[in-house]
Amino acid sequence: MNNIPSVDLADFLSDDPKRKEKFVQEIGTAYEEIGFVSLRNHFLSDTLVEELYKEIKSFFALPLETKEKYEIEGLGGQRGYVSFGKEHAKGKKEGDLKEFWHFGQEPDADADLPEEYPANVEVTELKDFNHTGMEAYRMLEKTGIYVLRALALYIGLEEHYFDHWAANGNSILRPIHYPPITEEPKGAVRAGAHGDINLITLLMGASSGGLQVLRKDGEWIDAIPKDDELVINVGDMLERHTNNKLRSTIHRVVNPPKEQWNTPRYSIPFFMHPRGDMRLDCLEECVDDEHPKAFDDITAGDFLHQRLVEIGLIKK
Ligand SMILES: O=C(O)CCC(=O)C(=O)O
Ligand SMILES: [Fe+2]
Repeated sequence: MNNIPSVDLADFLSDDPKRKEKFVQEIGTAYEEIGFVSLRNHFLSDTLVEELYKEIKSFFALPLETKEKYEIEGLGGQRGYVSFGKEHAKGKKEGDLKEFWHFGQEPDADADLPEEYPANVEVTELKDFNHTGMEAYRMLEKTGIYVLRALALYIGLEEHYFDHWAANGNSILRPIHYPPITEEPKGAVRAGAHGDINLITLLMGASSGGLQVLRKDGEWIDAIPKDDELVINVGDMLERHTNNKLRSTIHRVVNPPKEQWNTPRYSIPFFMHPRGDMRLDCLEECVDDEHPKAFDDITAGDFLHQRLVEIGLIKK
């Protein structure tokens, strides 16, 4: 893996406090520097990844009329299908060259959320699609909770600080299909340069290259995980909450060279969101004379709404 630090979740889970601390320091410094790591020994098995890719390839291969049945008005693209070209990076007018699906949280009955989440959409044509998606969702969520525990320790908070906010959080699993490119894209790319909205993003290996990360020195570098690794990056919510200590790094998916335009690309990010009532106000642990408070106070729910408008998924 090129230039992105690699960390081992087994260190954090070990009984040896030195190994645990090593993980905390490695991931924390990586997130201060580049905002991305690749992580091995997570909870997602190879078999589950293979099954999920099989299901999502079958879904995107369905006729457009069938997929459009699952594009439901009024959900701000938060569940079900979002058709080609609809989402654009913040501040960009050309739509990204992608279509995608969203699986969302199925909260506990006693979650006591500020707002009910929309229900997941069932694909009736594919009998294993929904349960395979939700199984992967749970494994990514479990992995993410450990990463957040390590980050809580790194910042100087109690280890379980994020647990309550992440449990029943508004996370989404987003299988993406970037179809073959059939005509000159005229300024459009597979995914325009952006920072993710959420706390952290967990990304399993894509079907081909293209993901690039903007390093502090202004250089774009390739981010290609090994088969057994997840790429995990900081999103804007965590950057804000930590007053810019942990960096939400700009990344993009570039179009392949013309000879490979006929190759589709699939990838499956998991956007880990907290509950909508989590406050993202800058943590006092991250504010001092050298680092004055850089953001206004806001809840995760309001911040998400603002950003969904900015990327074209909610009109208003
Ligand atoms: O397709 C990828 O590899 C990453 C996509 C991405 O960055 C996103 O959807 O936020
Ligand atoms: Fe992203």
